[in-house]
Amino acid sequence: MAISKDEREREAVRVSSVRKSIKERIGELRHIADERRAEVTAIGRAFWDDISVNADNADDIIETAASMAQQEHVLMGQERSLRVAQDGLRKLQRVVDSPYFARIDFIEQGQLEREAIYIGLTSFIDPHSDEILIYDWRAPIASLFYDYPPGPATYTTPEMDVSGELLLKRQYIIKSGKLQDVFDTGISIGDEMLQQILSRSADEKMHSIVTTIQREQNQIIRDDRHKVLVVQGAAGSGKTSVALQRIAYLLYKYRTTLSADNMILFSPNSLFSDYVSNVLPELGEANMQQTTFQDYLAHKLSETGLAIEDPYDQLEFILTGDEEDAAYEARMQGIRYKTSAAFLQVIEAYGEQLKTGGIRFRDFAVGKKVLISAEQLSERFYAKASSQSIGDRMERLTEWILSQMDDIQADVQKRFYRKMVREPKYIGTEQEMKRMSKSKAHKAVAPLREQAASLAYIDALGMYRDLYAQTGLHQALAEQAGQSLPPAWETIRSFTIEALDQGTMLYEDATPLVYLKGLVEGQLRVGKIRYCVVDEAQDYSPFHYAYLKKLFPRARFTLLGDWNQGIFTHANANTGEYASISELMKEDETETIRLVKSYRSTREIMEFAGQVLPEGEPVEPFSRSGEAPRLLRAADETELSRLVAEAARKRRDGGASSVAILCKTERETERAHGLLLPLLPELQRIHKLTQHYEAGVMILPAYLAKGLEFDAVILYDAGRSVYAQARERKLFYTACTRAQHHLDVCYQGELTLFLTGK
Ligand SMILES: Nc1ncnc2c1ncn2[C@@H]1O[C@H](COP(=O)(O)OP(=O)(O)OP(=O)(O)O)[C@@H](O)[C@H]1O
Repeated sequence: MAISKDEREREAVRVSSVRKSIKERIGELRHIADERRAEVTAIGRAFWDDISVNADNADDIIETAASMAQQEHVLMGQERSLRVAQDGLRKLQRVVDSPYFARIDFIEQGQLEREAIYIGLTSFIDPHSDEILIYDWRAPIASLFYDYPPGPATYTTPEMDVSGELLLKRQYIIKSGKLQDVFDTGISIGDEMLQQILSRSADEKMHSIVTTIQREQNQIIRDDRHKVLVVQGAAGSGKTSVALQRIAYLLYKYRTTLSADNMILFSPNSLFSDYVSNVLPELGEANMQQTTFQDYLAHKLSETGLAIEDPYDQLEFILTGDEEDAAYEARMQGIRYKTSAAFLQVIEAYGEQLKTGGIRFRDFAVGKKVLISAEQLSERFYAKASSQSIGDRMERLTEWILSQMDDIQADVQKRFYRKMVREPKYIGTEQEMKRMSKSKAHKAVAPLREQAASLAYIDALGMYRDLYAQTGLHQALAEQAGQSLPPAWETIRSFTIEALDQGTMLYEDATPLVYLKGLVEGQLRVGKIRYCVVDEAQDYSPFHYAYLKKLFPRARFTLLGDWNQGIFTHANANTGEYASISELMKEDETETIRLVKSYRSTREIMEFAGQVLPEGEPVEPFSRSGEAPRLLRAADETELSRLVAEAARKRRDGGASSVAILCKTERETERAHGLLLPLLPELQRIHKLTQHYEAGVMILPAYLAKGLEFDAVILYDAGRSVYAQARERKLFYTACTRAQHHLDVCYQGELTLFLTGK
């Protein structure tokens, strides 16, 4: 809705005046920061001068200590105030050219005056008048902007609900300190603004969406009632965006008690981590810890020395295998079983059984010399009442081993001392030789202490192997847990043992092993994490969730995923498992929210992709129109490369800044890259270890493009023989939905049945 010329003029004047106040404040803060910095440097320099160090007399020592403590106190105070000034400065510098993006006029029930609330990235109070010139988008009252059209409205503060009437909703585009556009919005937040933002070119980094957060997204961002929040959101519905704005919101709301260190985000790969790395800094917050589940497992299993299979290698196996092959079928059964809740129950039963026997210990040894044998450790461990938890008993055992190390150290020290006395090269007083032999003995025994403290004497890997190698053990545990084993169990058993004996670990074995390790070591928890956010949640198995819950027992979880994009086997096998997530998490306070509106792709692309999954989760495209996806047929491979290269050039020359050629597998990517490179010399190849990509034309397997988006997507070969199995539908769907503006589907021979429907 356009606004009058006078009103626009008034708004432009306000922009200038707020900007002027911010600039003044920046000047003041700069001055304060300079002063504080000078004081900190001066105090630091004078620190030692002002302190009289006299260590001869007890009174002097006390006085010196007191004077040091006082100086330190002053220094810390000045440093704190320097930090506050610098923080304030940074925040204002970031917003000075675009101080706010919205305004709402609200009249509270029972009040006579309407209040104009201006909303921006950070709040700003005029220090002279104390007037709030800008509210932070995360302030309670700002939620009115995202949640309501003009009319009756309510917002929630920590103390109460405040009701009233929303009289106006206005949006601004302010650039370089000048008001460029202003318009009033009605029902939802600026379709107009959203259209503008979404029609922009996708660059290689994701951006914040604060100016156009939609109501249903805001509900997720601000939810802090539920311990587990599950979001099923269509492709491009803003799950990742919402996850990041939510983190910023929580950091603001709980700013005195919560920091970025208390949060962890699990992302699908490092490329994705890089892709989203700008959003929180754009919002003025520090990035939280980001990791991939694979990295987490590798870190936990580092001391086993095993080479853990990469999840993408597992996927490559799944996608390139032959369904008729019995070995392939057995591995698939194995993957499904080992990622299931059934196997989790078996491991839990195993944990119970280990309370009374079966824990494998390793000899505690230096080289070949056994200091404490595995039998001794086992005897000591099981001598304690089985009512005590395994963790508690392990702790006692570690303490005992450490006390044995004290005895060993005393012995080693004596031997060092005797050697020194005997050997003429050591000259010194008796006291000096004692001190030296003590320090040498301490150093010699330190690695042993470390071994004990890191519980290296427990053989978790051996116990995991027992689950497959010990006749009847697995069957008995499964029976006890009321679970049945997969039909190809014998084959699964033998290839699992074979892999372990070769020093490798299949990806599906890694989480169960880490879980078992945690059960016997009693050290599963990572205490400081209070919020755990999992993106692409559909690719995690029930086993993964049980593990995360054990790992972060006190954390609140936000799980965001799309069952339509489940590309790993366990997800394919168990579509729609949200109900079981809450069961696994053992939390009553679980809320599931669905996001059906999709913002990334044009209506034409979403409708095209929708044919691939006729029975999938519902998706409603945001009304943005574009060119219909093109189907480009080639008779053979040479023609296919030519078509793909032509399409890439067309998109690039047409202004697309990111163009992705998506293949099905790494194997296909490698071949296609070789064929395309002479035709497209600028082509970037992206593989699983790539950490960062530049805008331009790139080629990668579709599964690595998860979570990312590109201006234009070209499917390398959507031929009938390439995308043929039912399990590949979701991958194909994921590939199509990476496109923002253009989708070209190239294929050789006949088109995949996913699109022809026959
Ligand atoms: N409220 C919004 N305002 C502006 N842009 C939005 C909004 N919501 C989502 N978008 C944009 O839509 C695109 C898709 O968002 P995002 O990647 O967060 O979706 P997703 O649900 O995680 O997608 P997928 O599951 O397909 O990876 C991004 O470009 C994002 O900036």
